[in-house]
Amino acid sequence: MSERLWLVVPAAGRGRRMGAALPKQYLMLTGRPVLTHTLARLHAAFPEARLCLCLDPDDHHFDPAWVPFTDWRRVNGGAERADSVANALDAIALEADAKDLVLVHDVARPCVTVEDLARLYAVIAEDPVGGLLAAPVADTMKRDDGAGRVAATESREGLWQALTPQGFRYGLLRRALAMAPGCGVLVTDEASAVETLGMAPRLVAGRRDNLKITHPDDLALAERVLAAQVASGTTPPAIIGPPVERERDT
Ligand SMILES: Nc1ccn([C@@H]2O[C@H](COP(=O)(O)OP(=O)(O)OP(=O)(O)O)[C@@H](O)[C@H]2O)c(=O)n1
Ligand SMILES: C[C@](O)(CO)[C@H](O)COP(=O)(O)O
Repeated sequence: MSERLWLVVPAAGRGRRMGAALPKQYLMLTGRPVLTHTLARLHAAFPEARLCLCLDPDDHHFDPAWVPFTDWRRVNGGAERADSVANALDAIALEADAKDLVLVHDVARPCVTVEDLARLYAVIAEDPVGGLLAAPVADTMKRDDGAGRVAATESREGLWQALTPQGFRYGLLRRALAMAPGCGVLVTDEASAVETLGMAPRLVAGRRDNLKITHPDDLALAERVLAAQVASGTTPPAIIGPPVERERDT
């Protein structure tokens, strides 16, 4: 690869919807913290990449021994996900070139496969805008009336669920994240920031089992996904790895 690859992993969320005692990235999934699964998969796909891990400045659950990358740095997270990602881009400003590729992946998506990661990379490395993993919406969409009843059935034609990673050139993404707040748009992913510049990110069909652990039920679902991926040969057991000891918060 001619340009460098940076991985940004926003992991500064509090997991409010999960409602657990620990932020969800530290909850155990097949005997390992969620964060270790996510980093292991990114490392298996991109062992030479440089990693920026966005963590809450007061995070005392994190253990640096969990990071498999040789070139990595800890960056303070911000108030929102987009602020955490912007902080990471600011932190590497002196090292990154505008043309370098940046892949942003939620720590809360530990089931992403190496195959999807490699496919997304191959597409966005050649794309003038960049893009994201996404899945076509499969269900009928209802809009509620605010009182628990259906106000309308919305067309799902052309609708996709945004997943991560989302990948763009460093210069473009930094500019987009800096400009987006002024556009009055809710920026919940990198693509929506790039869209505010009038650009159309590429949709790259990804696996539906790349779920985001958000609610309590999702943890058990993710365990089943990991087991199914191993059973089907999609993910070698070595990537799942053995259980790890967690000393800092026990
Ligand atoms: N200020 C924030 C908020 C979120 N994230 C990260 O962004 C990803 C997606 O966010 P989400 O699923 O909403 O995670 P939480 O913010 O932890 O969850 P909740 O909204 O339920 O509190 C997660 O990897 C989360 O750690 C972050 O780095 N910085
Ligand atoms: C970026 C994202 O994973 C795309 O689906 C998602 O938007 C992040 O989660 P949030 O709940 O919107 O913060």
